[in-house]
Amino acid sequence: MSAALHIENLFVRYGRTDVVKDVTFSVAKGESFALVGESGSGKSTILRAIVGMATDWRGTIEIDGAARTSSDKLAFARHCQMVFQDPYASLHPRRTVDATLREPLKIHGISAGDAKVVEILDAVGLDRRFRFRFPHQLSGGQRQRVAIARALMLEPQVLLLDEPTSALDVSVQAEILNLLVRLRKDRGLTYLLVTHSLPVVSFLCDRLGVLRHGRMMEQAGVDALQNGVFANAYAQELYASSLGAGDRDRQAPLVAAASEENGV
Ligand SMILES: Nc1ncnc2c1ncn2[C@@H]1O[C@H](COP(=O)(O)OP(=O)(O)OP(=O)(O)O)[C@@H](O)[C@H]1O
Repeated sequence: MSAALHIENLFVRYGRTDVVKDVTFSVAKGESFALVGESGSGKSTILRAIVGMATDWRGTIEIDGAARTSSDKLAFARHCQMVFQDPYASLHPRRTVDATLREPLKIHGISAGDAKVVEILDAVGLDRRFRFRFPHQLSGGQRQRVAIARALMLEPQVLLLDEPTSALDVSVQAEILNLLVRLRKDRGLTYLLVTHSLPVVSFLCDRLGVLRHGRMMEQAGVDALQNGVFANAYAQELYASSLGAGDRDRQAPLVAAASEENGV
């Protein structure tokens, strides 16, 4: 399988400090890969470099074999879109759902037909009556559906998901996880997910990479989470501490609910 996303020897800096150091990994087409690691380890910075929000980077970033340069933000956006943690902050408060969904098309000079907006609303399970509402007239889960819909408008192959469920009420998290599973399957999407929740990784991903202080410590299949066996001592420690913190127990109901709904 060829790589949808290939990152090689990536360094990203803020000011004079490299916060991502020599990171290399690939995500195959249709695969879902998680970046995990303690707070400040550089997970979100990697996503930000990929979409062009962190501009001081060196190394290789390729989508579907095409290398990213600092000047091709627009072309790159057609293939790769990001969904942020907090849909309330990421949606423009004075834009209706309809205007929000049309905006990426407008930016890319694509004439925005009603049919596309309606198709994407249906795809994310958002009733058409919400189309002319503003973000404050939607629930948290509905807002995150809008954010996902916006990311899909340009029909990208790769979605970067930065803690896509952690700002949501627990009861809504399972719904959004189910939606992400379904969209990946229906649209053949590739996911790169940042999360602190190992149960979410188990549910949504095929493989994971463990970051510490900006460096990739280990890459493993999600079976390592089921078996609890990692080659790297830090990865093992992170896994053990997530159990100690009750991560598994706390998240178990949401993942069980999500699993049930998907019949997995
Ligand atoms: N805009 C910025 N300017 C300067 N430093 C930044 C900026 N954004 C992040 N950093 C620093 O870069 C490092 C990596 O941050 P990053 O947000 O990528 O970590 P993370 O692993 O995603 O953390 P978390 O899990 O808490 O979201 C941190 O030390 C952070 O303080």
